[in-house]
Amino acid sequence: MSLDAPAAPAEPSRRRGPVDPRLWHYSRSARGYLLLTVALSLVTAGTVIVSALMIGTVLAGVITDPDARTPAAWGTELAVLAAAVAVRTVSTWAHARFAHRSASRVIGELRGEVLAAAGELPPRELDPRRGELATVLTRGIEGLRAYLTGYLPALMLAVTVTPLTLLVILFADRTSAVIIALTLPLVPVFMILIGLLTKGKAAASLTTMTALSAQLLDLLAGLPTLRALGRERGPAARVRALGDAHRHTTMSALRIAFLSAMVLELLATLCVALVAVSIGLRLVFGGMELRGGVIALILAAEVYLPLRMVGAQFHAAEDGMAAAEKAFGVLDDRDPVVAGEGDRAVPDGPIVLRGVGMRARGQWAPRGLDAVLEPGRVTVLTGANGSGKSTALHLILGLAAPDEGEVSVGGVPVRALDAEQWWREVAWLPQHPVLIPGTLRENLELTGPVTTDVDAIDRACTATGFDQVLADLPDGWETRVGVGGLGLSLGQRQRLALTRVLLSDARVVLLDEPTAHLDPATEATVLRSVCGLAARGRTVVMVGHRDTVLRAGDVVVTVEGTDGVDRDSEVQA
Ligand SMILES: Nc1ncnc2c1ncn2[C@@H]1O[C@H](COP(=O)(O)OP(=O)(O)OP(=O)(O)O)[C@@H](O)[C@H]1O
Repeated sequence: MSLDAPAAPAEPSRRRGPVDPRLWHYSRSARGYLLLTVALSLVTAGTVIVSALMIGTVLAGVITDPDARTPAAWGTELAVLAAAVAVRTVSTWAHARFAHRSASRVIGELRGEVLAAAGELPPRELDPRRGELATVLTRGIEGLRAYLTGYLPALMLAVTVTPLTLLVILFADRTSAVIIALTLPLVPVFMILIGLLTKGKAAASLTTMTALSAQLLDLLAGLPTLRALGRERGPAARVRALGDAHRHTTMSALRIAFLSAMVLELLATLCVALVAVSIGLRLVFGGMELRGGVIALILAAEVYLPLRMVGAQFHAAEDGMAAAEKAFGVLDDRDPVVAGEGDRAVPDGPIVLRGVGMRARGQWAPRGLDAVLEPGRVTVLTGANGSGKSTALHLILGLAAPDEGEVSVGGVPVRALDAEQWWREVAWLPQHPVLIPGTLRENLELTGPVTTDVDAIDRACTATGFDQVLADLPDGWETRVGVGGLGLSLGQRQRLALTRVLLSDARVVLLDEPTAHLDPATEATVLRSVCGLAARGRTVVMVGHRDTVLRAGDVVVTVEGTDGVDRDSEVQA
């Protein structure tokens, strides 16, 4: 990612109603949690109604009947009230407990699904989405916690407690029911207005956060170079501007959140007050029975409560759903890589590339590539920068599909192979080997268990020259490195990654410029080892430019691209 990459524009969010069905579709725990929330909301609705009925009965009885002013006279009602309060307390506690656990589970499940789906994206599609995915999978998706623990329960209470309590009010006091029925729609109408006002703000906030993280990482990584060039001020100003933009979006969303929560509170309070005044007046002028009035008054507050809660949780939930939308986007677009669609066993035999071509930004790289990669031989792919050598390796691996031609193994197209089996049979050294923060041993074992045979490990280290690196490190294999192998020189990183590949017993070995950062002596040792692999029957494919590498090859294939995509192929595509 370049240092001055512009922030991606905020995508317009597609609204799918208050509950996005994809959440239940992609997360099993979310389905269970939804059912539990509905059940507990019904329990809450039941206890709210029972409590109101009991309080209304006891209160009206105590006030109107002087003979019934002893606890003994209301034993049953008080016991039922105590039971209802106890059940409500337990269900609220259980819900809070399950909510947090389920939220962690749902977030974990989604994270795993999205990571798996991202792993299936072809390298060229994954590259531009890397930054966004990192933000979505870390900070972004955590926002779903507020959605699951606050917004969703409030929503379920709104669709259970609100209509059920309104129904009971209708039987207790019809006038109050009419007042509530007339004022209640004001709350959702008001919420829709707030939704329109804040539309796209959560998505915009996520976009600025993604851009900010990416630029900060770039700036930190490139700081020494920028400082040496006297250019550190430019990117720093850009990061500051992005930070300001993020603060601005967050603050404006928060302002609306606080304002809307306050107005919703006010609205609900006024509506309850309206019901209370009407009941009071009718009680004073003898137009109604006390029991019905008390029940309606108690339940009136409960009718509005879930809607007020929905309003209060709305904004926190929006942030989580904006991140979830991005995550669902990756899952919706899930399209298995080329290898992975089939289930055929990997046969023996050469890897054959027939007229293979791949489009790249209006050009072909490679184009019309023909090659037969035989076991027991080192095939060197060479060619100009950008001609498609690394792409050819991706096509052999089945990480991308060729736009023309076909790659096959022993006569079976890569597309038809069982991907897991194919990848077990291939060892790949990419141009930028993957090294993770941790010890050198953890990095050695990153791509799979390594032999316990110490002599074999020593031999591989000698073959790549990594033994000299280890000899200079007091902690040996337990030496810790940072992100991407930070703490080792480029050549040392390459030697470690090469050692990893040499220890693999895969029958196909793909090496992308394995000696690019090595000194001549180490290069010679590495090339000898590579030829040794072929001598033992492995299929070795090596990308390289230098004469030393070309001389190590039994076959040299020149990879060529073309400037411009011809019209015919555009039309066919
Ligand atoms: N993510 C991407 N999206 C679109 N095009 C890409 C992407 N990555 C690479 N390309 C293009 O694909 C073409 C082939 O790239 P590739 O890395 O295979 O070339 P190469 O021959 O290995 O180059 P080099 O010798 O510099 O390593 C190049 O023209 C490059 O611009």
